[in-house]
Amino acid sequence: MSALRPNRIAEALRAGRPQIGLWQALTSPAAAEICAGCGFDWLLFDGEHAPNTLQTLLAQLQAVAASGIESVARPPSQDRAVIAQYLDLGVRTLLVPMVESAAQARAIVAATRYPPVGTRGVASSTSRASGFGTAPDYLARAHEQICVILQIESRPGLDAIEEIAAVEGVDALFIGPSDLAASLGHLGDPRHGEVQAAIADALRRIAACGKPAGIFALDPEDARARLGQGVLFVSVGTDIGLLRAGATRLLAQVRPDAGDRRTDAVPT
Ligand SMILES: O=C(O)C(=O)C[C@H](O)[C@@H](O)CO
Repeated sequence: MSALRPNRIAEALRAGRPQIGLWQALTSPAAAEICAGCGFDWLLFDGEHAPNTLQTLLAQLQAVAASGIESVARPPSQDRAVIAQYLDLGVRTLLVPMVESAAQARAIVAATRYPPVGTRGVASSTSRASGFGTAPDYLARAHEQICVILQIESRPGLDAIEEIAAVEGVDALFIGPSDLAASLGHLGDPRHGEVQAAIADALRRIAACGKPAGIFALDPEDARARLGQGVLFVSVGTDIGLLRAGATRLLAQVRPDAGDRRTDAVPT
């Protein structure tokens, strides 16, 4: 149950402390509860590319609540109403996809704030976020615990980094290598030299704006490299990738000719 307490991700990013997390795409409360006990700083529940509903998102939030881990959620779009539903469920850190302008960034931040400064609908007495009405000052202080991380994952997004970073209420910018590769003409090849050069330039510019950066790392080596470059919010893998790799490795240990039938190039 979410009530008012400091957002450790936001605090850590402001203090320059790395935050390492795991991507949850199985939509499984049990998988989330298991991963929540593994020592990550955060788990992300993906509403864009995983078949999450509000009910499955709620079940995963509830499954990890006792662990104290910070939950991050990615809505399927920048839609104001969906962002409000996520926040009412108790999501306190949002990763919002495909941001390409300051105007979009302002609208997203506004969707996380109540009027008069924002556009978030008011339902504090029935929302899990307010402890179902038990946090009397929720309306006045909700914004203090909400962390807004915006995804830069297209050429227009790259072009708008400085204007997006300058928007008040934006806590970090997060690079999405897969979509960025597609936007740059290298669909399925986030390791392409042009994509990697664009990512390096984007990280440099985000740092120059004084904003924390995040990224979806392609593998543990990439994650270590990004952390070494000062990227603070790093996704180091996915629940699906872990399950597939672990199952494949286990079978190969028992049936040596099993081989690895994996078809994708990027084990995310
Ligand atoms: O573009 C990206 O890369 C991301 O935003 C992360 C992916 O969407 C994630 O689902 C892993 O494929």
